Amino acid sequence: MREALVATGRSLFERGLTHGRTGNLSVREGDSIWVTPTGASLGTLDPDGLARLDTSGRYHDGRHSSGGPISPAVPTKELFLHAALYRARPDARAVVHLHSPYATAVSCMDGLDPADALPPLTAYYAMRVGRLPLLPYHAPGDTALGPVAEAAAADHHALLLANHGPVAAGRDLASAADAIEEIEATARIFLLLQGVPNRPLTPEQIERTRR
Ligand SMILES: O=C(CO)COP(=O)(O)O
Ligand SMILES: [Zn+2]
Repeated sequence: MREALVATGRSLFERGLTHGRTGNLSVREGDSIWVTPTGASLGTLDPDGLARLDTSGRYHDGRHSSGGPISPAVPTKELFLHAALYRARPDARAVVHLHSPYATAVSCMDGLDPADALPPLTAYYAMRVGRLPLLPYHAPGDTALGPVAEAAAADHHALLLANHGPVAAGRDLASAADAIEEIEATARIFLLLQGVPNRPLTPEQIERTRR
C-alpha cells in the first residue's frame, strides 16, 4: 500500500501533474489512513516517511494532535480535506490532490458553472469523472473548506478547488489517479477549444458510454 502510494506520487510528479512540493495523496486501509507528509515533493516520497492515522487519532475532523499521528511524520495540511472525502464516501479507499496546471488554470477562470466546471467533451471524462463541482476559494489548509467539500463529495467523487487545483477520491489509488488525470486531460482540451466551436457529448451519447 505504502509502496503503491510512493510509486503513484513519483509517476504523477515526473509527468508534471504537480510541481515543487504541492499535492498530497492518501490511502485508507481498515481503520488507518496513510497520508503524505506536509512539505514533501510527490517525486521523492519515502514509504517510511508517510504519516499514519487511525480512527482513534480523530482523523475524522482532521485534528491529529490527540492520539495520532502514530508515526512521527506530520501529515499534509490538507488532511482535513482527505478526511472530508472519506467521510462523505464510505467506499473511497484513496484520495489524490494535485496542482495540475491545466485543471488549475480552469479553476482560475471566470464564469464557470460552479455545479459543473468542465463540459463532458470525451467518453473517458464522462466515465471517470462525470460532474465536477467548483468549490469557492479557501487558502491551502483552511479547514473551513472541510464541510463544503464533504457536502459536495456526497454526490461527486471529484472536486475542483477554485484558484488551487483538483481533488479526487476513488475505490483504490489507481481509480483516484485515473479520475484526476482525466480532469487534467479534459481541462487541457477545454482550454485548447477556447474560441473554437465545439460539441460536448450529448446526454444520449453519455448514456451509451460503457462504464
Ligand atoms: O497542495 C498542498 C496544499 O494545498 C501541499 O500541502 P502539503 O505539503 O501540506 O501536503
Ligand atoms: Zn494544494
